[in-house]
Amino acid sequence: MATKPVLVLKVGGALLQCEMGMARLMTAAAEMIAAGQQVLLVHGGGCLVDEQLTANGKETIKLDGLRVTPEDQIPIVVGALAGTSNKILQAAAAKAGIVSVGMSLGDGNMVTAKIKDERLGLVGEVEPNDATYLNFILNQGWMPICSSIAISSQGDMLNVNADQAATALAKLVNGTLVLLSDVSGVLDGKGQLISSLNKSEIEYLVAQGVIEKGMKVKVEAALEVAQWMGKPVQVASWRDAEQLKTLVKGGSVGTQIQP
Ligand SMILES: Nc1ncnc2c1ncn2[C@@H]1O[C@H](COP(=O)(O)OP(=O)(O)O)[C@@H](O)[C@H]1O
Ligand SMILES: CC(=O)N[C@@H](CCC(=O)OP(=O)(O)O)C(=O)O
Repeated sequence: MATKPVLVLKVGGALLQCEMGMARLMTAAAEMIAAGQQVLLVHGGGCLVDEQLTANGKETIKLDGLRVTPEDQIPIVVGALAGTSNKILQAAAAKAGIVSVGMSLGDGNMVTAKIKDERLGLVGEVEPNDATYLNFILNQGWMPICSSIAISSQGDMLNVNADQAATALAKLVNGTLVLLSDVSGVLDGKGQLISSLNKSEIEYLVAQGVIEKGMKVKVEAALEVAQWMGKPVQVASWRDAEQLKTLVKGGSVGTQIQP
């Protein structure tokens, strides 16, 4: 059994369109796994979903950073996230010598899922449930790669925001959560990186409209986990190879969201 907490890395969809970014991330992950660190990768794929919806003549509507997902869009969303995005990452992992297991939130009883808000359609809210399946995979030295498609007990396929998916899985394994995006962290009104944020500072910046859309969802997900675990959660960039190296050494990168 590993003694260090599982590292839960969440990557946003923009990574999937950057070969170099994926290669660097997977190399860093391979180094960590070789050193005995268990790594769980949770991914989004919002931009792939956008592309597939457009190609199929569908409209994209977001409310507060979350995609309104009508029933006729769910097959496309599931295909883009649990299919294409998940397999692109598995292919990149294989190239770096990582043995991965591709999965979705709907697998192995990991989470419970329900519809979040009727106005959003088939958008899910998930809670951690059973870690048996994940721990089995992690204990083999394999890397789970999990998409944010969940399945409710009513049998609905649900689209879950990937930062919220990572929140549930980080809680499930009591892991260290790092949310990697295409920006260096949370930026202030002048575009400068903010190194640390607490709850009241986040509320202020959200009220000012400085933190909005996808970053609002991300920072709120990070705060929830930071408070639940009683330790900071990092919001950083997968673009910066130096940040990944610092991360491998256990250092702090990007913006620290304080409990
Ligand atoms: N204060 C902020 N700092 C950084 N990014 C912000 C901020 N407010 C809004 N954003 C937007 O949030 C995006 C990151 O969220 P999102 O697109 O959901 O990322 P990902 O797909 O990686 O999860 C940034 O690319 C930026 O456009
Ligand atoms: C409900 C909801 O908004 N789901 C997201 C799931 C993918 C995601 O979160 O992707 P990123 O991490 O790339 O943003 C979506 O459909 O875009």
